Amino acid sequence: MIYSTSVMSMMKLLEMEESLKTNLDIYVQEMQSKLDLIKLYQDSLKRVTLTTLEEKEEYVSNPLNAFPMLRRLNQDWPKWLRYIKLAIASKKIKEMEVQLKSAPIDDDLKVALKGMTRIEKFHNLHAEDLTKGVLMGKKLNSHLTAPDCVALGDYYYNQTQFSGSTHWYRMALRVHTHPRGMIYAKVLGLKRKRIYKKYAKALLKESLNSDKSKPTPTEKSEWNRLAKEVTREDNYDNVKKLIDEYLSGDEKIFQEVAARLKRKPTKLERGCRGEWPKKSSPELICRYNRDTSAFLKLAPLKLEFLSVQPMILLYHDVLYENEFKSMRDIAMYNGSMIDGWTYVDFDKKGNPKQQDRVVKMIAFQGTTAPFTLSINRRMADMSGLEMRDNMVLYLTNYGLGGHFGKHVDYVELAKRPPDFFADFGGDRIATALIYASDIPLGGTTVFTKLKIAVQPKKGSALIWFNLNHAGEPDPLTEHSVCPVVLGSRWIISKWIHERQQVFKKPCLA
Ligand SMILES: O=C(O)CCC(=O)C(=O)O
Ligand SMILES: [Fe+2]
Repeated sequence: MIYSTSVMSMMKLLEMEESLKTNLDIYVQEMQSKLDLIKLYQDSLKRVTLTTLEEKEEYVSNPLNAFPMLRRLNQDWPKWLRYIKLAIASKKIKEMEVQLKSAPIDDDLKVALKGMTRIEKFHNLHAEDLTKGVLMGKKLNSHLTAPDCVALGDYYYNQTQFSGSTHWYRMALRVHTHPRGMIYAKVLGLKRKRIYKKYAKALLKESLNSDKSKPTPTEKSEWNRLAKEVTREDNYDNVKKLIDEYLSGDEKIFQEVAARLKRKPTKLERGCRGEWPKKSSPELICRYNRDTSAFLKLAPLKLEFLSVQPMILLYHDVLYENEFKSMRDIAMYNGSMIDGWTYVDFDKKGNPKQQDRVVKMIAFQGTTAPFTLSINRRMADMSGLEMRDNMVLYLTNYGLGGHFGKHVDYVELAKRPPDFFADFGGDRIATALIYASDIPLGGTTVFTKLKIAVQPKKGSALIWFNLNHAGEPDPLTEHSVCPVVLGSRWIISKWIHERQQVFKKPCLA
């Protein structure tokens, strides 16, 4: 089970930590009352300091001193020792052990780290801002700790992205302060000294090479030799002094250096940052659609044309809150969501290659619930296409920094194995998706070749045609989902297949 691929599954982690906290509270209470008791005993043992032989002799010669002492040593002390050794809240500790059996595994942490670095890179965010709880200029009531920063630094470092790592190690040093630092050092094994060494190594490697993704083996062994040299125990005091001096500068200086070293943003990143100019042309109109079905004559839908060739449509206010809630509740309580990806690439045999796991999704088959029927009908009204033979709807929830890489939704059946999509009835002529949540930051749908960006708005529907009028795949439909920065991205989607459209689109047959 991977939690980080959906916000919904990460809610289980919240439950897990809450019950661990409850058990910890009980443990602390029991430990505190035990400590209070031991302290009472300690108090009862207090006596004047006896230094000289005469003083000691006088004390013991008093039977009201000697007798209780003798009795205590014979009767009480062994019992105290037993009491001290007694485990505290052992039932609670066992419960905590059981709870931790479902804790996120290392792979999950990797997916989460990848998501975090995706958020950072796509939006050119600074480690300092993220540490302080500032996300794309929005101040949140949260922050990162030294172990968080070190985990991110290590992640970059292990991928030889040294300039990514240095900022995180620097932040780790900045937030590794007393008294919390004691926890990191004593329990988590994260002493300041270790961070200084990591930072020194990362700075060295950063200066030797600006972020080659694959250094040559000779380069690598030379770097490692130098890194060992820098972090030698007898060099530590010097290294620490140098780093402290370096760190005494204002944080702005480091951000300026980082800005200078940053590579140019890719086209996709620019789209995700909202830097593409807004499209306008006389064809791109906004109107009420009364045409694509008889039903729309009665209840027209608000429609915006985002592109005419290929056709991309945006509808507004097409989802009822209770429809989404019913679907979400089934996904959460009755169904099971699986890790999902889309076809971004194919291997030589024409089979889809798996991409990063980034979302969790569930399929609603046919008419299992009333909402699938009504949503399908609305999608048919909006697209002017037929859904009858394929009523499947997908509900998808994105995870930490979740995204979808650039891809097209058609599969070019001619290039695939003969039985590919056999059950579906041809290639995906169109894609229909309904945004079921608002996303405060990130999560934009972007058409990478057309430079069209659509910010999800709860209740809007995006529909586009992957195949042109002649039924040929249109590469201009290439699209991607920008990393979600803040929010829980819910999508109801459907791939509409070609073969069932024979009556609606007779020329395709
Ligand atoms: O969620 C989106 O905005 C697009 C999803 C997508 O590309 C797909 O499901 O194929
Ligand atoms: Fe897609």
